[in-house]
Amino acid sequence: MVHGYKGVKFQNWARTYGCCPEMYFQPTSVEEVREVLALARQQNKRVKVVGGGHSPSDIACTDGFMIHMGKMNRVLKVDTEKKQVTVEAGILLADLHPQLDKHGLALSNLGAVSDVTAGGVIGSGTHNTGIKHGILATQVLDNLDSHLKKSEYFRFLWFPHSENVSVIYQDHTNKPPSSSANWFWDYAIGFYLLEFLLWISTFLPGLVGWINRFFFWLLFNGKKENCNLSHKIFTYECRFKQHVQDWAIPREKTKEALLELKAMLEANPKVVAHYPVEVRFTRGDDILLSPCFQRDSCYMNIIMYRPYGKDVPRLDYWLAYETIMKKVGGRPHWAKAHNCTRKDFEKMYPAFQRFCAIREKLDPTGMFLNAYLEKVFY
Ligand SMILES: Cc1cc2nc3c(=O)[nH]c(=O)nc-3n(C[C@H](O)[C@H](O)[C@H](O)COP(=O)(O)OP(=O)(O)OC[C@H]3O[C@@H](n4cnc5c(N)ncnc54)[C@H](O)[C@@H]3O)c2cc1C
Ligand SMILES: O=C1O[C@H]([C@@H](O)CO)C(O)=C1O
Repeated sequence: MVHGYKGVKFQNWARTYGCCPEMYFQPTSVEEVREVLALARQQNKRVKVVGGGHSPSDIACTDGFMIHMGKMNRVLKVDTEKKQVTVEAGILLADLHPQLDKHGLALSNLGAVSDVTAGGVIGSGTHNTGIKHGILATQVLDNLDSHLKKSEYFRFLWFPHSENVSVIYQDHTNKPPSSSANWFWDYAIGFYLLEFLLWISTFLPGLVGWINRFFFWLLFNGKKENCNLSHKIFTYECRFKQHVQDWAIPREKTKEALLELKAMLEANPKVVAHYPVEVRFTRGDDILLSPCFQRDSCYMNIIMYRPYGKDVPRLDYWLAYETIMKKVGGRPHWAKAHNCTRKDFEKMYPAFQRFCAIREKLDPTGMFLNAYLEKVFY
């Protein structure tokens, strides 16, 4: 019988959400997962799986049984002909990349970090950018269309409280690896000085606009080129602990939404917003609860850092952003904190009722629910 632990305290990566599961299990096989589920049924306990614990919300939290998939992380099969691999759901993408490299394979798209698991990125609809690419579960502005045509993995960063935008094109290349990485600029300035100045700004919020403009000028105002293996290009330094929201809106609403967010900040000078607003694009899909269900989408990711773990006021920004996102028909990222309830999701997802029927058939007693999912489904 797989061993269960009491007294484990779970915290997500950003240390913004946590829980104390009644029992914590680390199964090493499907058989052991079955044993945990049988025990949960017998004791009428709820079960929640956790992968890399990176979700910036309480989606992986539970007071019932927590199953951590870290020990089910093997590559089971590699088919180089079909360019397909079979892995256990608990494998970290960071561990998968080198195993794919060995076979000349790579994931066709990737979120910003790889310390996430295969099960986790599929479980929350993780995405990156590339209008021809779907969310990982499927594999602005003026001239937006020309940018989207010009680069397979186009995204841009808007610096709130400014007119500044940093444009990023990522495409296949045969050029040899090269890098513009520089510890001084990327870390001393782009991480440590930024964290210190953002901490100062928690006492002087008016500084945030200046910080955004100063760091754009210092770090984002010139052309940089990096060539490397895809997983080293897709992922990037996400710096220190943070709150994020990331809604998918119809692609054609990108300009309208961004200009409304900008106008809201200009009309409310007391509302400060850390940089960047990260704008990415994904192909529509047919996955019933994918935020990109049946429409090419734009993900607009807003962030508020927690310098030295200090929470900064973000409610006004968060609520104004959600109002704009709902107005343009947006759908929140499942992994990230939002205030939506079943009523909202029934409007957002044409197939929501259909999904609920399937979920209720597969989990009639609600064993796989938690506080987060109760808000979604009840
Ligand atoms: C620094 C940082 C950068 C990020 N960058 C991006 C990005 O660029 N794009 C993006 O879309 N998201 C991004 N995210 C969000 C992240 O991709 C998602 O939160 C993803 O779900 C994290 O995977 P995980 O393995 O940590 O999952 P967890 O947070 O552990 O779990 C997420 C959900 O998946 C379920 N789950 C996990 N494993 C399994 C399994 N084996 N079987 C069934 N269900 C499972 C959990 O129950 C939970 O509901 C980022 C997060 C952080 C902290
Ligand atoms: O959750 C996320 O974090 C990063 C970025 O916000 C910087 O951390 C990203 O691209 C996400 O989707």
